[in-house]
Amino acid sequence: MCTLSFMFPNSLLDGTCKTVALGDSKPRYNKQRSSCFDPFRIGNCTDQQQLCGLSWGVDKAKGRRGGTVSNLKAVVDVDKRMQSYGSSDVEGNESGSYDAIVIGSGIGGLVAATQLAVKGAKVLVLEKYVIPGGSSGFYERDGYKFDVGSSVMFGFSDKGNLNLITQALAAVGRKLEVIPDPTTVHFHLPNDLSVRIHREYDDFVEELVSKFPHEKEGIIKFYSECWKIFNSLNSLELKSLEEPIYLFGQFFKKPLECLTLAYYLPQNAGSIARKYIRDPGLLSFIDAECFIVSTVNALQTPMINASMVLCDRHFGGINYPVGGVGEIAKSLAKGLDDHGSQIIYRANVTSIILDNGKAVGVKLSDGRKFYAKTIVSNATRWDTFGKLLKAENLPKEEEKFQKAYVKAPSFLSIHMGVKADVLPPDTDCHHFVLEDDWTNLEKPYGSIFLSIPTVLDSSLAPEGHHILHIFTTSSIEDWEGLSPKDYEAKKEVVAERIISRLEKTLFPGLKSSILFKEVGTPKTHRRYLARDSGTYGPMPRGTPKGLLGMPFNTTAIDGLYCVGDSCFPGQGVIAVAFSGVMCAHRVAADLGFEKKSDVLDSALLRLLGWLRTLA
Ligand SMILES: NC(=O)c1ccc[n+]([C@@H]2O[C@H](COP(=O)([O-])OP(=O)(O)OC[C@H]3O[C@@H](n4cnc5c(N)ncnc54)[C@H](O)[C@@H]3O)[C@@H](O)[C@H]2O)c1
Ligand SMILES: CC(C)=CCC/C(C)=C/C=C/C(C)=C/C=C/C(C)=C/C=C/C=C(C)/C=C/C=C(C)/C=C/C=C(\C)CCC=C(C)C
Repeated sequence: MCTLSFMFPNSLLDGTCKTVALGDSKPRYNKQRSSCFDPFRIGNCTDQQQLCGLSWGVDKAKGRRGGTVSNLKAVVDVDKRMQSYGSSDVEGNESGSYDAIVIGSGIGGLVAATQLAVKGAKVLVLEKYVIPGGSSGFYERDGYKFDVGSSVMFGFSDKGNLNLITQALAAVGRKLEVIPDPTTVHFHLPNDLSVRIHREYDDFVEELVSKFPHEKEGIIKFYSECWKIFNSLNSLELKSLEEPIYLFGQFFKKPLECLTLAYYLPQNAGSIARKYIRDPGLLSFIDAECFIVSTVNALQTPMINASMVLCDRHFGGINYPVGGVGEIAKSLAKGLDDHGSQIIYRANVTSIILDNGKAVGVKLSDGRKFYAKTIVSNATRWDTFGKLLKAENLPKEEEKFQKAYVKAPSFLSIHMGVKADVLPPDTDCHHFVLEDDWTNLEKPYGSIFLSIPTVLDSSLAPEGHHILHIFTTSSIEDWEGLSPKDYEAKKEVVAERIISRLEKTLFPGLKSSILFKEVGTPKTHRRYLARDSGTYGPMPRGTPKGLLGMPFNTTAIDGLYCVGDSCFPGQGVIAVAFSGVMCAHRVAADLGFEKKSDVLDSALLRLLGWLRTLA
């Protein structure tokens, strides 16, 4: 019997529709288990029926009454668990009593929703999945608790203005205990270049200079320029750049800082690095620094975004929440509930309802309809304007966005439980591996990301074990058109290659230490995160003008706003948290919860529209 924790069909895996016996709760670690989840094998588990593990149990238990005792127990447990995240079931509301409906409970959606709720708005969040968090969610298996996505948390310190995750939680009266990470990432790069990004800035610079002594001045100048931008950002109160009273107020209070940011808005990190640095190896290192936060090289990474992450890791540091990344979304969801708003899970929005061109409500796959004064979509812009609204009516602004930005590839993810003694003492939590050829940096399966969160929080795995989350870029096209058998076989082959590379570079004996392994592909991301092609987010088609072309939260559709990584400033948990703050501020102003000026609004929106044409 298997020991799956039933209520979390693996967010990154392929539609696990398995009978599980919850009674068999003792994990077994004495033999390697490699589960292959097969989305095709499951007869009644289609893409429409997104939450297959759960809906399968629910159908059986509630509908056909054919469920086993364990199914029934699982359903009860799921419902209890959902209540503890602040969920409740409501019928559709034809009357439109909500101020805002938020489609999706990723960090972007949750921050927008909670910020609105604390301003007094009545918010309804509709989430397709069974728990909150989207790509910042979690799942449990055999005593291991895995983060669905990244475990590197920026913006989670107790100082400054850029600790947006801490602030979002505090806004709803929540605080999480965090564990400081002494090393953001340990890079293992071509030509045996090994660099640790120490928490202390001086230690990092000293290490980098020791590898490139002839570039000491260039290193100091490049990173100092990043600090200039970071300090400007950190001095502002962060709200909607689409709201003129706030924006002009900031220019009045902090003119120098705002002008600094305006100056860097259209610039990219790679061209600034080239002002100071000549060594191609060092420039490639800066490419890798940018790649891990933008999935593109430094020449395509906006300088403001690069500065934000290259400095925050030393200013507030990287901090990991005790109990895993999923705790952030759980706490926000609970906070939302405490403030009189609500989340409905298993609520798959299939369309946005328009009335005379204005967004007024949403329709769910089960036929329910909900109405509100404003609609906020945390689905990607490709999903929002290609699926929730008719693709053939794509507004001009969205056409422009899609011309300038493409969907970044997705990931192949391997979640593993291993024997602890395979890791050398003092192993760092996060690693980035690109063995011997810089030209592979951006290629599919070229670079390997590895997080071992149990290095920081051992409670995430049974004693004597570690969690490894390995991921590498991969495109959906690579996984389509395969028979179920070939799909499974390919997952095993590709995962085997990646694990072998890690065994060779980092951890001899890794393969034989594996006790648990699950592999997710871009199809898994598409299925469970409801992201078109499983995309990680937008990336520029060519060389962007920094952040100038990124759309903000308002859209061409009256009453419809977007939030998340296909909005300014882009990919990343901290970035989508900022997008949530901006979005809530703009929506609150439009709803009358914040000051607004119609005249200034239209002037600013025109100016911003014009600025985007320059991108
Ligand atoms: N993939 C990763 O490895 C990973 C991990 C952690 C964080 N991140 C970061 O998080 C960012 C994304 O955060 P985000 O807040 O923009 O989005 P998200 O993808 O994390 O969350 C979106 C949420 O909306 C829900 N949703 C989408 N369409 C829906 C619909 N039609 N009906 C109901 N619910 C729907 C999804 O189920 C999901 O929970 C990424 O850019 C990335 O930087 C990524
Ligand atoms: C005219 C106008 C409009 C204006 C004027 C001027 C001004 C005032 C301006 C302003 C601006 C601002 C405020 C801005 C802001 C910005 C921000 C905040 C940004 C942020 C960003 C962030 C980011 C990008 C982040 C990202 C991150 C990420 C992605 C991460 C990731 C991670 C991972 C993947 C992990 C790795 C791992 C390993 C290695 C293992």
